[in-house]
Amino acid sequence: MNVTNLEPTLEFAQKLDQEDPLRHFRDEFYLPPNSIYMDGNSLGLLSKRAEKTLFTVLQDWRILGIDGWTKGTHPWFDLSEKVGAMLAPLVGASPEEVIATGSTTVNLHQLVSTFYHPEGKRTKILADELTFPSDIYALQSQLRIHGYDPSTHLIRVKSRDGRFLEEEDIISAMSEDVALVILPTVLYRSGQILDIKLLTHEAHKRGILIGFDACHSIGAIPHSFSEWGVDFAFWCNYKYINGGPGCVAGLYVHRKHFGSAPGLAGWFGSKKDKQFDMEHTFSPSLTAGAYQIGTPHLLSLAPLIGSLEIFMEAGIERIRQKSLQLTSYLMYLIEHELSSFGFIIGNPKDNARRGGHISLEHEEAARICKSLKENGVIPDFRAPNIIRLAPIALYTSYEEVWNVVQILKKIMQEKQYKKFSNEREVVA
Ligand SMILES: Cc1ncc(COP(=O)(O)O)c(C=O)c1O
Ligand SMILES: Nc1c(O)cccc1C(=O)C[C@H](N)C(=O)O
Repeated sequence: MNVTNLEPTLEFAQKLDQEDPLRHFRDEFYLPPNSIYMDGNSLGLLSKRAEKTLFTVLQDWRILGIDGWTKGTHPWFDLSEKVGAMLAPLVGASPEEVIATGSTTVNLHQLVSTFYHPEGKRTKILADELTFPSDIYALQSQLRIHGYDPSTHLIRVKSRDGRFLEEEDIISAMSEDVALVILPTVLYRSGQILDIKLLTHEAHKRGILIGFDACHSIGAIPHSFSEWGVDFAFWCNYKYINGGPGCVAGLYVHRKHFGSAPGLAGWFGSKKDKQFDMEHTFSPSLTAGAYQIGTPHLLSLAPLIGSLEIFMEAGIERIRQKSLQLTSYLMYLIEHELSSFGFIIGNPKDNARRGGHISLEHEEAARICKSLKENGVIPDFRAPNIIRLAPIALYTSYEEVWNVVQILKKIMQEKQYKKFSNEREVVA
């Protein structure tokens, strides 16, 4: 798709769909009826393959009982490692550097417990003021466990405009009293991609470890964590990876850190051949598997097998290319059709800096979202004034993108949103 010669017509959108090499993947998913689903950056859709692998684990439980651990269709005992190996190409790491385990926030606690070692002057943690609140809560609690006051020991780099972060401001804050840096790969409101390679290089130049929250980049953009030297990363698998609500998360640790004692130890972090010796001496795995804690949540892990098969077939490069085409097309239609209604596009326009969603700002955003839902479009709202719209490469069509903008235009022309209060819903 050449973004310089787009057209605002339905026929053009349908032509883009006919030419889309990924269009057949849409049939792999259960699409909510009578809806245009634009919230895959919060919760991805169920695929038929994810459903199948979930049923397979259930069936093995029904038929095999305890033998499912070793004789199942996907033997449960090393399934976390096997799914980790399927995730590895999506983060640019070797299989041993990735494990499917925990949840995003639990994995952050594990990684900070393992890699935050305050010593001498170097006692602070550097984050940013736009990061996801759960990360801040985790970092505050970790500092308290070490006896530090988060108000003095958690540094949050400020944004200049409330949307984006500047790498130079983050680097300037990497002072000699910083022990650890935790940043998003992609900002959850604006969808800005940070320069992971540069920030990692600059942190290491200053003797600082750096980890990334990849919730909004995994499955949406390619990564090269191992090549870039990123120390660790953590992410959820229920967004672009379509692993399902509460799906088991992911964790990456660079091989240079293999052997670092896990801060939160549990028996599933053992070497596989030692775990059932039942010794009180812990023998942690020499791979990322060491950072598992307890028995894997197998029924929340199972859908990932099917989901990740789709990613292996589609390829993250083709997914990224279509995602950029979808968001470029959406921005073009917004600018062409909605320019008189007071919207601001709050995400990066530069392809290299834009993740997988569009961040559309409006003072009536909360109730415009309610009106969109009433018209069958599923966005999400993020305070204070953001409508997030995520066209997903694997299952969103260009015609759907065209229809979303037409629906939004009608909502604004008829002021349909005025029937709602401009407050967010419980789960926005
Ligand atoms: C960027 C980011 N970090 C952390 C979280 C929290 O993840 P979880 O609830 O899976 O721990 C989320 C989503 O909820 C998120 O979007
Ligand atoms: N994790 C979520 C949840 O458990 C319930 C509802 C929404 C979510 C989300 O993922 C929100 C998402 N992290 C966001 O970027 O806003």
